[in-house]
Amino acid sequence: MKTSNLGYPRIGSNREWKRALEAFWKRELTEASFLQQMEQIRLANLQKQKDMGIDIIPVNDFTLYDHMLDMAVMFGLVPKRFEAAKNPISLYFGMARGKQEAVACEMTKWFNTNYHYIVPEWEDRTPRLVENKPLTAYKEAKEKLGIEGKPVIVGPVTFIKCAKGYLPEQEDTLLSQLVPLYCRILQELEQAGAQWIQIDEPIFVTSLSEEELTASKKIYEQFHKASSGLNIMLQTYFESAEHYKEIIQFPVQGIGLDFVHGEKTLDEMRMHGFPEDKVLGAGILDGRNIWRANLSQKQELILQLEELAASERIWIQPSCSLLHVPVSAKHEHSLPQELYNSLAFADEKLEELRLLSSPSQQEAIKKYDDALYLLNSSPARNRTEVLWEVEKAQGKDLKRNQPYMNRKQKQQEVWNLPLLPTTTIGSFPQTAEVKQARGKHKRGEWTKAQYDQFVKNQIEKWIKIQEDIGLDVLVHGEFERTDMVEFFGQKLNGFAFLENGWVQSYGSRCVKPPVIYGDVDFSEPMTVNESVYAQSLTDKPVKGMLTGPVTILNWSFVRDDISRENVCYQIANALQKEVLALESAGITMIQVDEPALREGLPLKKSKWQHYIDWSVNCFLLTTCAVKETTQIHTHMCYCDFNEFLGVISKLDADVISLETSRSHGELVSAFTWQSYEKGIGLGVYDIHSPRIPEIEEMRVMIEKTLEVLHEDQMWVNPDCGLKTRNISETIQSLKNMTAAAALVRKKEAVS
Ligand SMILES: Nc1nc2c(c(=O)[nH]1)N[C@@H](CNc1ccc(C(=O)N[C@@H](CCC(=O)N[C@@H](CCC(=O)N[C@@H](CCC(=O)O)C(=O)O)C(=O)O)C(=O)O)cc1)CN2
Ligand code: MET
Ligand SMILES: [Zn+2]
Repeated sequence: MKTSNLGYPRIGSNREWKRALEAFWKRELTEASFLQQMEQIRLANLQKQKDMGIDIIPVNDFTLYDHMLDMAVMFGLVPKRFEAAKNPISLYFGMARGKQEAVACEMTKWFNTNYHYIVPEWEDRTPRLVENKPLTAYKEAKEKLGIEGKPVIVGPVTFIKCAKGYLPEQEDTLLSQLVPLYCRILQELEQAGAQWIQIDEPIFVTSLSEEELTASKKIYEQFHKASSGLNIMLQTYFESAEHYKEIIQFPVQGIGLDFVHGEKTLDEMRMHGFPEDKVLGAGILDGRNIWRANLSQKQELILQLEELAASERIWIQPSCSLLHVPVSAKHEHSLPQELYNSLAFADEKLEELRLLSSPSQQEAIKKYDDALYLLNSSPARNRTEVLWEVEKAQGKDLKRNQPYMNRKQKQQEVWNLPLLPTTTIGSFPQTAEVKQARGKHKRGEWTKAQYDQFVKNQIEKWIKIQEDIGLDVLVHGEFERTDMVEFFGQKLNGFAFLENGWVQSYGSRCVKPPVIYGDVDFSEPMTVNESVYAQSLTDKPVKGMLTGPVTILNWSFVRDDISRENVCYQIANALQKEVLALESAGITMIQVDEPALREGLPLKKSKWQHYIDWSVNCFLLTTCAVKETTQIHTHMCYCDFNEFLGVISKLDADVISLETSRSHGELVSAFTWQSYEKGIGLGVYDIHSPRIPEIEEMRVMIEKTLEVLHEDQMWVNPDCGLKTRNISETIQSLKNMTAAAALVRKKEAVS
């Protein structure tokens, strides 16, 4: 048996990667020293895996921003609007982050994760091989560290399915253009002496048509013909392979399967066998979560696998790239006692692989199994009063006391909003000053009172700014929050938080997902003070602002001893108390964000309905107990909503804001074939880019939307929160946005 890894976190154990990138963008680092720092991080990551004794080490999993963007650039798929870029680096980051003269490429969720990739755009061009990046990475590891690496690339079927800018009927042509380029990559690797390549095809865990499957097999036959000396590990993850029987017959030398998130994987293998001549990449450790595995159970699993495949042809590995977990648990020093020996981040998972693959490790294995036993018997996990309360709450009729149309009228009487009301999504710039203030409070240099006063000053400043800009519905700005999920985790019971548990979310941006380890319940109001304070400063409505239950669930590391559905109901039950606390404090416009609701949708269609049922119910449990005059808002971003409007409607929120600007036309066209009656704001500008949108382009966007939506259901807002932008970008962009709304309003009033 061998140990293998599918990908290692890029960010470095102290987020060195993030810091280097951001310093470079701010021109505090020259290109040469930036690239040198990146090389150092890349090599250190590889050396670490070598030192940990991993047999098969991935290379080319590292990137300067995103691995899908790397693939697009490698194939010369550069949208025309970026062609003027002066050098390859500014072209690359231009595509990722946008330029004043060109909007950034779209960014979207990588399957069902909180990682976002840059969507390749085809634009009628013929791909070409600009640089064999896997080869460069292979040679670097070999020459500099003596590592015989396994280059990783995204496979052609997944790459095309995750790209845009072509018609469905063009897919075959595009594939036939791409395949020869992949073949060249493989041949050059073979010539350089590479033994293995890992070709990631997570798309194979979703349903493909029979034709697509046949076409996929043909592609792999061509790969085999082109480079018969290079071994291909065809890697699937995040679920069981949908077409197991067919895929194991592909002419490749190894098949990588997910035994953690693919509940059916082992059964499929038992039923259909596993080819004797292939290597089994057995993904047995959870690459998406941070709990130590029950190693004796994993030993049993390995024994079962050895009955189905020869031991020397098994690689044990994480279920997916370790990109989705933090680097190392050894930096955590303030956890509840029962968590200390039960956490496994990337490094600990590699250590688990070593324990499982070497003989006579029973003592260490017992130590960790005992820790898991201790965790499961912790009082925090066994709070019967929480279980009873949640059961009771779930049993109630989860719906608003009046239908939408009645609410709408009554709410308009209360708020008297103008046509096309303008608002923002919640957060304002988390400037260095804001982060430093939190740092001072955390280190004890500032008292709580000093910090609270700082937050109040920020709120006051931004209420004034919003009034000056002329926005109709204001927000307090979320200055008290590190992150929209971490913040609630810190205030609810049942959560633990990490000091250094950073995971990349997109580009240089990282999150520190809280850890849900116990039963969740409400302890005290979490957002009331700030909202009430903000409302006291203005006559305009200020929206209360909280994160919804499904998003808290999906962006946390969740205990795996009870179902996610159960945990979500616990969170929803706790959040309902917050909503009611806001309402009784006089905050009667309340936004409950659910940006991760769509991302949590299972990859397999057969599981959708169940997920939709409970996630919608959890949102309703959180929001439905308010009066008819209380206006519930929600917000979603980073995904394709075209097929999701039915679900969105079931949430029964009075107003929803959706991110759309990077793919505006596509969403707008979705409203031509399905109807949506409630309040809705389609984001009119991209907030991920430092670029300031022009009045005119937003005016056009609003008018386009008016072709498919009714003027008195429409709101005007940016795509998402503004925490990643700086102050002047934010003010200038919002001024332009309100000016654009005013122009359209004027025109509507005349017509
Ligand atoms: N959980 C989550 N997922 C999400 C989103 C989200 O908002 N949250 N949004 C979408 C996009 N993803 C995003 C993810 C992260 C960020 C983001 O801005 N992250 C920040 C970190 C936010 C944070 O927790 N900040 C802390 C820590 C800040 C920090 O780095 N402090 C300084 C120290 C400052 C000092 O003490 O002087 C340091 O460590 O260097 C704080 O504000 O307190 C970043 O990477 O920069 C934005 C969007 C989808 N998924
Ligand atoms: N209210 C949140 C914000 O503005 C919503 C963000 S969704 C990722 O930051
Ligand atoms: Zn958002």
